[in-house]
Amino acid sequence: MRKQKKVSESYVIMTELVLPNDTNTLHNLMGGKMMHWMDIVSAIAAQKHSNRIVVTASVDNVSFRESIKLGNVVTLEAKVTRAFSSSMEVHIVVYAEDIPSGTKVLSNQAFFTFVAVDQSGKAIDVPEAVPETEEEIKLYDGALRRRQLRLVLAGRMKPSEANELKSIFDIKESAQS
Ligand SMILES: CCCCCCCCCCCCCCCC(=O)SCCNC(=O)CCNC(=O)[C@H](O)C(C)(C)COP(=O)(O)OP(=O)(O)OC[C@H]1O[C@@H](n2cnc3c(N)ncnc32)[C@H](O)[C@@H]1OP(=O)(O)O
Repeated sequence: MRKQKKVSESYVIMTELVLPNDTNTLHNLMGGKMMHWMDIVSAIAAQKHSNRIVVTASVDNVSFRESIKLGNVVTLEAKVTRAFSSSMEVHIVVYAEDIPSGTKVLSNQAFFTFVAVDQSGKAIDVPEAVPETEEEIKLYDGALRRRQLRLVLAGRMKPSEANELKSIFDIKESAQS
């Protein structure tokens, strides 16, 4: 039987301080720097789940809701939502905190996909991820739909094979023809 691990075992929290070198000319955190931190924190979560070397396979939509200022403390939380064969979807939540004013806001959320590989870079199976909390179960349930969407967009799955997506839009086979 395939090994199982709890989703919570992959949980990682990373804290960064926005320094002058991380900012643009408006003294706001640069998007690329944020994506770098997101890549690192989510790769560590995927590694904790798989105990393997992992590579970033894809990054879903990342939107920047509010700018993050110089001097803010940025907290990134990541955990695996679901594991497939060799790939793992990781959910990342980013908070920006202004310590002097005592404000903390949710800044970004994203899903990254990692693939566990062996020393030669070949994809290798990972344990199943077992969700426990209500939130973990919700993320787990949505993961198949998000996987199909990203595989269709990457040209790795035919839209006609994406059954979970079809069920959302309630596309009937007869209506397609
Ligand atoms: C132990 C604890 C220690 C912790 C402490 C260490 C901390 C240390 C931190 C290090 C933090 C740095 C980590 C940075 C990580 C990089 O930034 S890595 C650099 C950027 N990424 C790359 O270079 C990856 C390049 N791509 C590849 O190598 C190959 O395309 C891949 C991703 C391995 C897939 O290979 P392939 O031959 O196409 O394999 P294939 O069997 O067809 O597919 C394998 C899986 O990939 C999935 N896949 C392929 N393409 C996609 C896609 N576009 N979207 C989604 N899934 C895809 C497939 O669906 C399949 O999933 P499963 O069905 O098996 O679940």
